[in-house]
Amino acid sequence: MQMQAVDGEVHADLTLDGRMEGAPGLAHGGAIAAALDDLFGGVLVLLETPAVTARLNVEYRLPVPLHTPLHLVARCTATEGRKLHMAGTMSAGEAIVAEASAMFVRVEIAHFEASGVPVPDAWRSWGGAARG
Ligand SMILES: CCCCCCCCCCCC(=O)SCCNC(=O)CCNC(=O)[C@H](O)C(C)(C)COP(=O)(O)OP(=O)(O)OC[C@H]1O[C@@H](n2cnc3c(N)ncnc32)[C@H](O)[C@@H]1OP(=O)(O)O
Repeated sequence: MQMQAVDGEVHADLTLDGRMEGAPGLAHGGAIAAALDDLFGGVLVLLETPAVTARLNVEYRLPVPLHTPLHLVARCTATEGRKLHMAGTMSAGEAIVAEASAMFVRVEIAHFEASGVPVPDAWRSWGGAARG
């Protein structure tokens, strides 16, 4: 999912296809949650802060049709020590189809390196959990 930073928010456009189908013709709720969680990951890049999702809440307002352009927006609403509070929406046209809030917790880069897969070099210059 391609993201753009605009005035402290992260925006993305997305069209879900049959791979993300739940009920016939409609997006699976897990795909909607994953897209919003991924967008919150984009907010971390904006903040230059490595963190992970500790809690994710999604309110499904309307069924989300497949093959329909969706617009997503997310931002960090507050920080509290290592905790980052996020809010985001998914819209189809003028209608908000889903809203999400999340709590991320700042971690050190070592949290990701533990997987054994190298992290992008840029991440190393960013402050980790100790920054909170
Ligand atoms: C550079 C950019 C790159 C960008 C980086 C891009 C990364 C992509 C990430 C994309 C999003 C994901 O998919 S992330 C993948 C899914 N999530 C995960 O795998 C996370 C798994 N969970 C964990 O690793 C851990 O539980 C942590 C790191 C979240 C917390 O463990 P910890 O580090 O030991 O910290 P801990 O002391 O337990 O918690 C710190 C504070 O947060 C609170 N807290 C912790 N978990 C919760 C929770 N679920 N609900 C409420 N509160 C919680 C604690 O009460 C405490 O509050 P207080 O006592 O201080 O008040």
